[in-house]
Amino acid sequence: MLNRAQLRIEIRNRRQQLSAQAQQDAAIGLVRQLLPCAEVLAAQHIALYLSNDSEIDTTALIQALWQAGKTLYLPILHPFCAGYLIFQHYQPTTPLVPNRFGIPEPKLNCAELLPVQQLDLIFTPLVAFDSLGQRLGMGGGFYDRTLSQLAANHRCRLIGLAHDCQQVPQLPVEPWDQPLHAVATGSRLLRF
Ligand SMILES: Nc1nc2c(c(=O)[nH]1)N(C=O)[C@@H](CNc1ccc(C(=O)N[C@@H](CCC(=O)O)C(=O)O)cc1)CN2
Ligand SMILES: Nc1ncnc2c1ncn2[C@@H]1O[C@H](COP(=O)(O)OP(=O)(O)OP(=O)(O)O)[C@@H](O)[C@H]1O
Repeated sequence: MLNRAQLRIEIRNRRQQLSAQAQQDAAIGLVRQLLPCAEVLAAQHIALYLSNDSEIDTTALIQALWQAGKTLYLPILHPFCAGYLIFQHYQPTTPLVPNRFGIPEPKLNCAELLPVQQLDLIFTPLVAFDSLGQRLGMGGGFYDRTLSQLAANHRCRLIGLAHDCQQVPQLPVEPWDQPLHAVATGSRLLRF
C-alpha cells in the first residue's frame, strides 16, 4: 500500500491529467447529482470551497445553489488559530483575497462568520477517498481539525467532492481522520 504522501502525489497527478472537456462534464454532472439529493434539499446553510489544483470545479454548483436560495459559506484559514478553518458567508459581491496557498478566500469580516456547528452541510475538498468514506486531503489537517469541533452526533452532513479517478480501494486511516457521509462525483453520489 502506498503511504499518504505517495498517494497524494499519485492521485493529484491523475486528476491533473483530465482534459478540459472531462473537467467540464464532471462539473455539470456534479450539479446533476447534488441538486435533487435529500441532504442538499434539507440544508439551508452550506459550506463549500473554490476549486484549486484540478479539483472538480465547483463554479456551476455554487451558481445552482445560489439559484436554489441556499446560503453559502467559504473557508478562511483561521487568522490566529493555526490549522483551523472558519466559514464566512459567500455572496456574488463578496470581496475575495488569495490565501497563502494562492486559493481565493473571502476578505475577513467577522460579522459574516458562521460557527461550524451551525452549518447544515459541508462539502469538503479531498485528494483521495475510499469505499468506506475515508478521505485524504492536501495534508494540512485543516478539515480534520475543523470537523473535530462537531460533536459525534452532530446533524451536519459531510459530503466530499471529487473526480471518479480519485477513488482508491482503501486508505490508511489515522485516529484524527473525519469520515464522510457521502462523496459526490460527476457520475455518482456514494453514501457510506
Ligand atoms: N480548494 C481548496 N480549498 C481549500 C483546501 C483544499 O484542499 N482545496 N483546503 C484543505 O485543507 C484548505 C487549504 N489547504 C491546503 C493545503 C495545502 C495546499 C498546497 O497546495 N500545498 C502545496 C505546497 C504548500 C505551499 O504552497 O505552501 C503542495 O502540496 O503542493 C493547498 C491548500 C482550505 N481551502
Ligand atoms: N483534530 C486534530 N487535532 C490536532 N491535529 C490534527 C487534528 N487532525 C489532524 N491533525 C494533524 O494534521 C496533520 C495532517 O493531517 P492529515 O494528513 O490527515 O491531513 P489531510 O486530511 O490530508 O488534510 P485536510 O484535512 O486539510 O484535508 C497531521 O499531522 C495531524 O496530526
